[in-house]
Amino acid sequence: MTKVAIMGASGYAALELIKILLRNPEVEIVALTSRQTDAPHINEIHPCLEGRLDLPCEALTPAQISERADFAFCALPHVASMEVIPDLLADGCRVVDLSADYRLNDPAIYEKWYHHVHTDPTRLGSTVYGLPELWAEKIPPADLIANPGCYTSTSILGLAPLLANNLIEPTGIIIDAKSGVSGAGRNPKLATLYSECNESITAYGVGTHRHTPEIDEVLSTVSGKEVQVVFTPHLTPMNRGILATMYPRLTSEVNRDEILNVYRSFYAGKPFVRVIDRIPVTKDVAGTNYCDISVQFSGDQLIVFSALDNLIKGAAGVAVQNFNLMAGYSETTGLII
Ligand SMILES: NC(=O)C1=CN([C@@H]2O[C@H](COP(=O)(O)OP(=O)(O)OC[C@H]3O[C@@H](n4cnc5c(N)ncnc54)[C@H](OP(=O)(O)O)[C@@H]3O)[C@@H](O)[C@H]2O)C=CC1
Ligand SMILES: CC(=O)N[C@@H](CCC(=O)OP(=O)(O)O)C(=O)O
Repeated sequence: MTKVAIMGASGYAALELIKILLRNPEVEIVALTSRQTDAPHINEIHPCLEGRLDLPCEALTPAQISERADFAFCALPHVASMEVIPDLLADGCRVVDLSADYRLNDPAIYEKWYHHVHTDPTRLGSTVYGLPELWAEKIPPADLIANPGCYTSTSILGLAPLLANNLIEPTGIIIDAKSGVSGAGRNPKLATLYSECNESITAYGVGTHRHTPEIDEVLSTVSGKEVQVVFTPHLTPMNRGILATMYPRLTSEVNRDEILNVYRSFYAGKPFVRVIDRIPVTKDVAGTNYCDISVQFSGDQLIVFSALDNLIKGAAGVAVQNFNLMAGYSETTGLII
């Protein structure tokens, strides 16, 4: 049995983690954390878990977590994650961090985009970025995995095959991305009140969204050249799902079938990326760990479409993909949903 703990158990990503991990008979969830001091039962917080998991959500210290668990999923907001992860690792607990705290390479870039000094800077640059479609071989031996952001996974999976094959210019790539409201988490905020976001759509974080440097850094590694994207996220009135519509400039003349073949060969043997002929639809990936990708032309302009479920392939699903690789399970365990 592999014993796992989930931190931030009252959140949306944690609920998806629990549901997926309950599908693996070799995993035992041994600890759930919350800052709530009255240790509510997980069924009180997530009633859909009634009869499926019998655990309280406790305000546990990292030492208490690592006494019980071999692995911890850290489903906390950024900054809160880096406050506990060094202690978990020091106590021998392996960690998948769903927050952004260990994704970037440079503490100065973190500080610029997150407006917070990084308190564990020596781990930046050496922490494995957990996108198994790109770096599966680095994941099994890692003690800490930085799980990617939801918009970033959508965008990176859509653009990586083109950059790896030098088919597009590395700068000026326009990413127009739309997310469901669960992307903002379960903590109440004005912008995500029903009466604010229902029947309405708006861009936000224009030029300032913190996923921009993450997309640039990862795609620069893939490309070997400095990649710069123009990334604009939108909040859309749906519960879950992300669609990224992307406009790169081709470096040479190439037709749609040739491009789709590049994608098929890049993602051959990758169980959770589906290169499809039709335009991706968020409903087709909602509740699954799939990322659907396709391309179209409008005149000479190539347009790439990528869709996934922000809570699954964009968060909990890829986190379990990473955990499966770290713990020696098949990559797809619990994830064919
Ligand atoms: N939602 C999404 O689509 C995605 C989320 N992520 C990332 O995953 C992580 C979890 O996201 P999500 O589940 O949506 O977030 P939620 O806000 O739904 O849940 C996070 C939980 O963490 C706990 N928490 C909040 N603040 C603190 C704090 N300062 N210290 C300790 N615990 C805290 C809260 O539980 P309590 O109040 O009970 O302590 C809260 O329920 C975040 O880092 C997020 O950025 C990544 C990709 C996609
Ligand atoms: C709709 C919405 O608000 N989405 C979130 C992205 C969620 C995510 O992936 O955040 P991390 O990178 O912090 O893990 C946002 O734009 O901030």
